[in-house]
Amino acid sequence: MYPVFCSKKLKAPEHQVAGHSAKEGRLGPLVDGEGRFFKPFQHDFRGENEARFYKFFSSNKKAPDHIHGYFPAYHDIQVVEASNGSGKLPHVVLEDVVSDYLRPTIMDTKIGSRTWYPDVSERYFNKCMRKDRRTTSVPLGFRISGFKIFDHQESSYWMPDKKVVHGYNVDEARLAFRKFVSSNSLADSIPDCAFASDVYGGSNGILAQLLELKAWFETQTLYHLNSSSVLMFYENDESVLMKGGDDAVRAQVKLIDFAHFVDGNGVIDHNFLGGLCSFIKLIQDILESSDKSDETGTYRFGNGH
Ligand SMILES: Nc1ncnc2c1ncn2[C@@H]1O[C@H](COP(=O)(O)OP(=O)(O)OP(=O)(O)O)[C@@H](O)[C@H]1O
Ligand SMILES: O=P(O)(O)O[C@@H]1[C@H](O)[C@H](O)[C@@H](OP(=O)(O)O)[C@H](OP(=O)(O)O)[C@H]1O
Repeated sequence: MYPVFCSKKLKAPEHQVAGHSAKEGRLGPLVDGEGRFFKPFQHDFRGENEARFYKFFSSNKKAPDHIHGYFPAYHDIQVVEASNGSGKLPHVVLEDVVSDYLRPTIMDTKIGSRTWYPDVSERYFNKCMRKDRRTTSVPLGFRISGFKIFDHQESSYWMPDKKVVHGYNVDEARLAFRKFVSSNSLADSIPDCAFASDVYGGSNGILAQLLELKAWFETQTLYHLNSSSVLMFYENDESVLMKGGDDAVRAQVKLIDFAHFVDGNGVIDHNFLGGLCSFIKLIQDILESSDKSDETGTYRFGNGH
């Protein structure tokens, strides 16, 4: 049995960019406003499986401490009122990773060229194959699930519709990664990549973090993370950006969504590793082309744009 937790304070997260949402009476995650994220058990085996992942992983000494830091902290399972009014339901209680950001700019990217895995039902296999082929999962090894960017020119968030994002081709996905670190994301079709070096570059930036994760995935055989995501985010509040530098933007990578994880059984997770390498290459290309633009004073597209 799981502990029952009563709170009227739980509400739908303000900064969720993908996945099942608690809005409009549906079943989705909730936050307590004090740094905790409550993810409801999903149907079939998924909720149980994700809870199993967090239980194993949070106490797994075989994964080094710095790798644990790339996952939301796990705060057990609690039974709370589900967001869809269906009554009490177990929720995995996690650290709300964006709770202390003023204006987080966030992207959720599903990693792997395939989201299915051995022994799934034929129905699930077909559903995954269809999505993997229709999106950038097959050609790029990942697909963007959703993102939101704080646009300084408009003083508001820009969050493209889920259907639009899921329809991105390879070039559009690459462009989204450039917009993600630009100050002119909405107004201009040519992103300025103004924040690329602070967010993607530097010793604490997204690239450095991804490289550390890659080094672990090159050897870890504990878990296969099917259909899991890289969540990347940074502080995009003007007062913080004025200070400049990678410390101010607090760019972070977290791995999330383990409803479909399976035990690694001594085998490297090639599917996740391959997707991660492709993700890293895209970030490196952006950094390289924005370095060139710094030299010339103008921003230039890489990758044939
Ligand atoms: N620990 C967390 N802290 C803050 N936000 C989070 C956290 N985990 C997830 N999110 C937000 O919730 C979204 C959905 O998360 P997640 O992928 O775990 O849900 P899901 O419903 O299983 O998704 P899917 O339907 O794609 O499988 C993420 O894109 C992110 O915006
Ligand atoms: O990317 P989208 O369009 O938001 O679609 C969701 C996404 O593919 C999830 O991975 C999937 O969960 P599973 O991988 O666990 O099936 C979910 O299925 P669901 O709605 O059947 O839970 C989809 O709705």
